[in-house]
Amino acid sequence: MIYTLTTNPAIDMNVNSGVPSYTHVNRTTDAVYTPNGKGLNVSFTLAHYGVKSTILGFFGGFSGNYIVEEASKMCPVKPVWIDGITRVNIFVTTPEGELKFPNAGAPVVRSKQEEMLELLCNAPNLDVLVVSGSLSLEMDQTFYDELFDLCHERGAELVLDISHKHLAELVEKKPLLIKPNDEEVAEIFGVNVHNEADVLLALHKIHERGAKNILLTLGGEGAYFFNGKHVWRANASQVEVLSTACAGDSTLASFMSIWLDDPSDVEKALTRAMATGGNVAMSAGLGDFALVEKIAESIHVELVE
Ligand SMILES: Nc1ncnc2c1ncn2[C@@H]1O[C@H](COP(=O)(O)OP(=O)(O)OP(=O)(O)O)[C@@H](O)[C@H]1O
Ligand SMILES: O=P(O)(O)OC[C@@]1(O)O[C@H](CO)[C@@H](O)[C@@H]1O
Repeated sequence: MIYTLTTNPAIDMNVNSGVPSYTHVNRTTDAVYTPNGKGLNVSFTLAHYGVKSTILGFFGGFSGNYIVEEASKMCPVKPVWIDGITRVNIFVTTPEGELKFPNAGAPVVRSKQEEMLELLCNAPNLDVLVVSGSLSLEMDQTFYDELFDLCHERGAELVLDISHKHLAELVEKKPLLIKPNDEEVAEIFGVNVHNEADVLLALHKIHERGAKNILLTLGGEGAYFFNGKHVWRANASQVEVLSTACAGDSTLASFMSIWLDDPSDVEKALTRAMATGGNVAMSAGLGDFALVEKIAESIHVELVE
């Protein structure tokens, strides 16, 4: 069984605005509210592709209740309830691009972190744990180490999609898969990715440090996958972008929906990943995945080395 853990869930509020002004009231339109957080997005996308997973996370207040209620319609949810209010993150689409305002989130005190570790210790059939997103207030980076220890003890694999600096050390614990983007590769691993030679350098460096597999996404420039033997490259689709929020999570999940079952079919997994990410970038939140098949026709996957 796959479990996803969102350490800092959120309701995402997507709105449209004119060019933002500091001197006038910025009236927004077309508000879309969705129950989110990176791991939840992974679970929702897996569910879309018929792969079961259980959602874990810290939730609080009216917003936490809303997320758990909505998410439970799609996947089993095992919440750890916290004091405080789960954050609402704001994404504003403007004629000049997208403004993203993620909030810090409600504090998760140590006793609640321990409750989550206990929950995971007893989680039935823990095969893969996907850990995604930021740490909310009061959480120390050592929580990630505790998750690794627990997974190693239980013989489970870990997938990481985090922006935390500690990822540089965590890869030494040999995660099954990590999904950085170009910004994270630069900030965490010190490789600025400007061209394919930089990409290859980064992939080999991260693999040598311990990550077993790496899915490196580059927004509108597509993605690379390295399994320690071969590197594949995929183009991104040409789509009309509304909001790229959630694109990375859906890309990771749609890739996993094929690759976890059949690690040899990277071409199919990357094609689905790029098509899904592209369709999500056209939508507020995850959208309905309706155009994935069509977009997939424009995706090309090549073996680089
Ligand atoms: N502008 C775009 N045009 C087409 N596809 C895109 C665009 N931006 C993102 N995507 C798709 O989504 C995938 C993931 O995007 P990206 O690299 O921005 O992930 P990310 O930084 O983790 O995103 P986020 O944290 O916002 O979910 C890309 O590989 C691509 O398939
Ligand atoms: O603050 P984090 O946890 O890094 O990111 C949270 C978040 O921006 O990520 C998702 C998109 O990837 C959104 O649903 C959510 O609001």
